[in-house]
Amino acid sequence: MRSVKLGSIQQVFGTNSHNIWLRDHCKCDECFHKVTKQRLVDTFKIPEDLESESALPESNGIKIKWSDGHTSFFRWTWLRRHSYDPQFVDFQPFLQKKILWDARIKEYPPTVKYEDVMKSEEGLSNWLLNIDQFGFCFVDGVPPKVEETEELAKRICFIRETHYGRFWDFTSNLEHGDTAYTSLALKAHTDNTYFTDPSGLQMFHLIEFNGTGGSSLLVDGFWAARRLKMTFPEAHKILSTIRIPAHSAGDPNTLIEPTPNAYPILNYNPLTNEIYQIRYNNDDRSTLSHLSSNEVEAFYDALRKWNNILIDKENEYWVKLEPGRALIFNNWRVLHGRAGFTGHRRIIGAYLNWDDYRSKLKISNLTREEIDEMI
Ligand SMILES: C[N+](C)(C)CCCC[C@H](N)C(=O)O
Ligand SMILES: O=C(O)CCC(=O)C(=O)O
Ligand SMILES: [Fe+2]
Repeated sequence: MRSVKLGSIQQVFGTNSHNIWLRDHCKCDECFHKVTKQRLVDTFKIPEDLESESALPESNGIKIKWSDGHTSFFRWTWLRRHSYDPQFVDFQPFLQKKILWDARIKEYPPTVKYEDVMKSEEGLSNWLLNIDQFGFCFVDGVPPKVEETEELAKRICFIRETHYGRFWDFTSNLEHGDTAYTSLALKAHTDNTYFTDPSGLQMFHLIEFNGTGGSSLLVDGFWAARRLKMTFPEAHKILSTIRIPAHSAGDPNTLIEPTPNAYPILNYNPLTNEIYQIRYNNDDRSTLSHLSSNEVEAFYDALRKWNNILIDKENEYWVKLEPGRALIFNNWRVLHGRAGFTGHRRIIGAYLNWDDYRSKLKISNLTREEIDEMI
C-alpha cells in the first residue's frame, strides 16, 4: 500500500495546524487510557511544529507517523464523525428522531410491560427508547407498592434525592410546602425550574385514590414550542431569550434558586438548534425585576400565547393514573399537571437525573465500539 503524502491529510483536515488536533486525539493505549477513557497524552508537550511524516491508508482507517516518532491510527468512521473542517453533520451520533404528539396520543400512548423491563436488557432498552422518542411511557403490570416501583425506577439509574426526599410517597397533607402536596389543580408545568439542573425524569405511580377529580395532564412541550414558533415567531423568540427567575421557598429554612438565577422557558442547543429543555412552572416563577418596561409587556404577551397552546384541548392529554400503571416522563420536555380533587390520593415516585438517564439510554442502545467512537 503506497503511503499517502501529507498533502492528502491536509485535504482531509485542512492546514498543518490540525496535526496538533489529530495528535492530541490519538487513541493508542499510550495516549488514551483504554479503561478510564481519559486522555493520557500531555497536550502541552506536543511539539507546536509537529509534522506528519507519512500517512498509510488501510481498510478501516489511516496510520500516521509523526515527526516526534509517535504513530497514531484513526478509524475512517471516527474521522468522518469528528471532522470539523468541513463538518459532516449528517452524523447524528445517536439521537433518534423525536415523535412529537398532541391530544391524539390518547389513542396509543407508549406503554411497556413491567416484567419485560425488569427481566431483560432488551425490555429496559425498549422502555428507554420510548421515553426518548415520545418523552413519556407507561409501564403496565407494576405491583402498586413502594418497593417494586422504586426498583423499577432504579432499572434506569440511582434516584435523585432532593429536599422532598428520595423515593417519594405523597398525599395532599402539605408534608412539604408545595402545592403538589395539596388537592389544588395544577396547570401544565415542568418540575424543578428552581434547580440549576432540573430532574431529567419523573416517575408517578398512583397507588391509592378514593375521591373525585385528580386526573393527570400531559402536554408535549416540544410540540407546543413548535406550534408557538410557527404561529407566533416573535413570542417564540421572546420565550427562547428572556430569562425567568424561579424559587422553591415553601419548606422551612429553604430558599432554592438556580445559578444563574434565571433561564429561558424554551432552551435550544446552540450547535444543532434543537430544542433540548423546557423550563416552565408559572407558579414557581419569582419576581421579574430584570426586564425593561417594553420587555415586560412583550413577555406577558408571549406568555399568554404560550399558555393558550398549553391549554388548547387539541394539545392536552388527560389521563387517569391507576394503581399498577406507572408513568415516567422527560421533565425537560413533557409538561404535567392535574385536575383538582377531593378525598385521599396517594402517589409514589421519584426523580432521576438527566445525565444518568441519558447515559443509561446510550449504554442500553449502543455497542461499545459506537460509544468509543462518540467520545
Ligand atoms: C416531589 N414531588 C414530585 C412529589 C412534588 C415536588 C413539587 C414540585 C414543584 N411543584 C415543582 O414544580 O418543581
Ligand atoms: O399530583 C400529581 O398528579 C402531580 C403533582 C405534581 O405536579 C408533582 O408532584 O410534581
Ligand atoms: Fe409537578
